[in-house]
Amino acid sequence: MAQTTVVSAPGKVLISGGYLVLDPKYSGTVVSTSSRFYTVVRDDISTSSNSIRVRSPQFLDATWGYSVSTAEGTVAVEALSTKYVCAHLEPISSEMTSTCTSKSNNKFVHLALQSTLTLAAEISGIASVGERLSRGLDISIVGDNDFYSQRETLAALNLPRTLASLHQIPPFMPTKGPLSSVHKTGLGSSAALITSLVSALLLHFSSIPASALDTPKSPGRALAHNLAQYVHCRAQGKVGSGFDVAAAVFGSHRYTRFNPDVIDGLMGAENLRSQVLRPILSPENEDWDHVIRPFKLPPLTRLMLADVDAGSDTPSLVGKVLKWRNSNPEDSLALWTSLDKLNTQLAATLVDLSDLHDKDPGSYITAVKYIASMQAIQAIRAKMRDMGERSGVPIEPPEQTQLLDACVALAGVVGGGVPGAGGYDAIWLLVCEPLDVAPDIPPRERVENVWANYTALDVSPLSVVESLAGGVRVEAIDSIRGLEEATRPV
Ligand SMILES: Nc1ncnc2c1ncn2[C@@H]1O[C@H](COP(=O)(O)OP(=O)(O)OP(=O)(O)O)[C@@H](O)[C@H]1O
Ligand SMILES: C[C@@](O)(CCOP(=O)(O)O)CC(=O)O
Repeated sequence: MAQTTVVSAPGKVLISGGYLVLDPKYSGTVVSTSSRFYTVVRDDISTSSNSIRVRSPQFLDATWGYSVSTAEGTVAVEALSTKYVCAHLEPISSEMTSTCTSKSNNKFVHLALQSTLTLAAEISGIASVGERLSRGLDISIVGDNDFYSQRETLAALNLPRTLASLHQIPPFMPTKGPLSSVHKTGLGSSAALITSLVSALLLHFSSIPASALDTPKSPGRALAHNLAQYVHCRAQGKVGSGFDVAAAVFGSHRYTRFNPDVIDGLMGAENLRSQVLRPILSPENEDWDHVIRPFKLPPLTRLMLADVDAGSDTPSLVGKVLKWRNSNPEDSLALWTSLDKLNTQLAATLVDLSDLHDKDPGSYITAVKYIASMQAIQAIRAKMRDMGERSGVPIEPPEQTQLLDACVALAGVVGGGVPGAGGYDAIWLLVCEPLDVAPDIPPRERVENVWANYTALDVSPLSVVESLAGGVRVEAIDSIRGLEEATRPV
């Protein structure tokens, strides 16, 4: 019987621990977002047997075709030619003629398919994979609007850059351009994409139990994590800390990275067909020594994110900071030690606030009205600026400092900073959401007013908030507004 598997995974915001989290001696605090990536896997006879069509309908020319061979007892996923994709697989909607120039391949998608089907064959047998593929697969991938700047859409709708305006934009809005030219907002699109894709495939091929993603911890979720980390690192050609994939899999948490040696043997392998993945990626492999500790933002606070239209190249920033660290061991150790202490203090304070709410909601609600700017957040900003100045990297450049200071000065703004590697990409704020603030203006509205009228930088809000829904999960396609329509095969 034809089967459809739908899986989503959240984006991420690293609110503290940027750079330090690359070293397993330190931890970072990552918040998973309400904005999610969705993968829909459909048995689809319109694609020929043993072929897979992958579509990203939010982009032009974003259809990729793959043939799968299991003839030699191993799985081989080959990218089909652009010509074949355009002639046989590119969905051409009735009102448009084909201008198909689909790129012949998508490295991230290709590697996810090859690795997951190889693992599926190791777990369930090559015959099982072949049987599942006998009808062909149609895979569609969409991301919530916040992953991509909506500035142009708001302008076209003549709407102001406010949270209310963002809610007027239809879900899964087409970007009207190719993937290569989209303006991302830094929520970890590739990590969320890879996590939802490999998890959906593991479920579709029955490599993990259907219930594997029903609980925050399970061997199936752990396997999906390890596989997603490997695929993401290999596709990116580098091993970052992995906090973004960990947030996509587990949701908000305090993260300590895994030792990159665990996938060392896989990263350089030329012949992906002959790889034996299961022993290395198995959740029973204790070399996966990452640590996931519970964390969530306190009740009656709200994460607010702004997309600052300047953009930064994270790998370049990371390279410069690590070069400074290696060239200044004593200086950097002192700074990282003090920064880590503040990072840990911030996380502990936020967790304590959640515990306070659980113990005495009434008192907590009153307290929220009077929370002063949490000094640790400000001190962390100062240390991150210091690290940037010492390493010659614009971690919190003056323009971002000016914007953040303008926001933190507002009543009800607990604090904020530059997420992750920093730079000019974005800022985050933690804002009180008191139940009743009349006759005052709610803090969220104060921030929106500053952002809407800010001229020194081009600041646009994202609608995203923290998600307490946890990490990757199975979805019912009809329960997600617009998903069935956005991913329906043309
Ligand atoms: N919506 C999508 N559909 C298909 N492939 C995608 C999509 N988004 C990203 N990819 C794949 O992932 C690769 C890396 O994407 P991207 O540069 O957005 O990752 P990223 O740096 O993690 O993004 P972010 O800045 O949001 O964290 C792209 O080159 C493409 O191959
Ligand atoms: C700088 C770093 O610690 C965080 C990067 O975060 P972001 O991609 O800027 O959100 C790199 C990493 O952890 O992989």
